[in-house]
Amino acid sequence: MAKLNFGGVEEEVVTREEFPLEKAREVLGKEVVAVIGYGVQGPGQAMNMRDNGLPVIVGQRKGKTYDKAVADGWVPGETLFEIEEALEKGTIICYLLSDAAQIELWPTVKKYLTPGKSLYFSHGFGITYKEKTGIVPPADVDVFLAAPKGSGTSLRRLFVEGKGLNSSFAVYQDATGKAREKCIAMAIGVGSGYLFETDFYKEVSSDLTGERGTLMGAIQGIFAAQYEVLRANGHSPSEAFNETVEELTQSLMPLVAENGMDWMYANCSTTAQRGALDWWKPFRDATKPIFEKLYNSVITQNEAAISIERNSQPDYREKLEVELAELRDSEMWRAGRTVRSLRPENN
Ligand SMILES: NC(=O)C1=CN([C@@H]2O[C@H](COP(=O)(O)OP(=O)(O)OC[C@H]3O[C@@H](n4cnc5c(N)ncnc54)[C@H](O)[C@@H]3O)[C@@H](O)[C@H]2O)C=CC1
Ligand SMILES: CC(=O)[C@](C)(O)C(=O)O
Ligand SMILES: [Mg+2]
Ligand SMILES: [Mg+2]
Repeated sequence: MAKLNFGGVEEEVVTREEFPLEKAREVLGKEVVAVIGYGVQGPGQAMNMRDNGLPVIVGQRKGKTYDKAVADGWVPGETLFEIEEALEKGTIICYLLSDAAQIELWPTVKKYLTPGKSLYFSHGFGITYKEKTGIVPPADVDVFLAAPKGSGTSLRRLFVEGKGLNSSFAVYQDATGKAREKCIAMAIGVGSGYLFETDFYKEVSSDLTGERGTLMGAIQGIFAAQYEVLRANGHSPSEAFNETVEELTQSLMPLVAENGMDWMYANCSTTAQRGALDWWKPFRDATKPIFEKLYNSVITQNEAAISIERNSQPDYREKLEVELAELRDSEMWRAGRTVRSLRPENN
């Protein structure tokens, strides 16, 4: 592992130079990697592994998603199977159903976890919350995770562009003595950039916090708050949307991604810099108690309980869709649709 300095803290990470694709192919060459589930992570990981020359098959129940797999080039009876058939053929089982669905299918999966096989996750959820999920793997299988830090959609897109998302990896159970090597090979194989090590508990705790926090929950919350204040004070939807969202995604976030926050600030006016430097701390102080509350809700397993309860209902998809539509149909995001349609590249 390469030792690198992250803001003054030394961490050991795995880079693609150190564990090249060739090595991943060597480690996984005699395995059959079975990707179970073809939702968001499933397609990204399976197609990246296929393009990386790894022996991969897909297991998916019949329906719309199965048809999508066919459209993506998976061949029924050769590389695409019903779930149980894929579970039987697979030696590394990639459990990429939704976290709630993993509970339901677990008794089936368990049957096929014969000694020497591996069970792979992309989240620490099922194992960490085993009292709630019932997911307790047999002692004679390897159990590990590689968790891409981003959407499966981005994992695939970046791979196609020759880039890669970073992933964390963790070994929970090493029955064969080869779990770690297989885990890293899988993490490289799915198209990751660099890899940082974690454990199942830390992965799920940080991930649930991040997606509820700055990555998804908090960002929509502060967008909505600012938009509402601008609108209440007579600004048009165009002005409010551009000043809240469009400028951030189109102009400023790419600069943050490129070279950090001070670089983005430095490329804005001194007027903007003065104000932003004055205001970021009050925003931090106002939101920190909410982040503390959130982290607490994660580690007390309250978030897991809610997620399992809500996403195990037979109509969970329809219910999520109603809530997504509420966002989509809000004035801010309807305004956004018009703004996007006016981007020069969309004309
Ligand atoms: N969505 C993402 O990009 C990310 C997901 N993850 C993790 O990856 C894993 C997979 O997540 P997603 O791809 O979002 O899953 P998903 O919600 O897209 O579902 C995956 C598959 O589960 C199947 N499925 C649902 N219920 C089923 C059932 N009862 N029986 C059989 N199949 C069923 C669906 O047909 C679909 O193919 C999870 O552990 C998630 O936390 C990790 C990083 C990002
Ligand atoms: C995309 C990702 O990494 C998330 C937000 O944690 C998830 O989809 O669960
Ligand atoms: Mg997540
Ligand atoms: Mg995540």
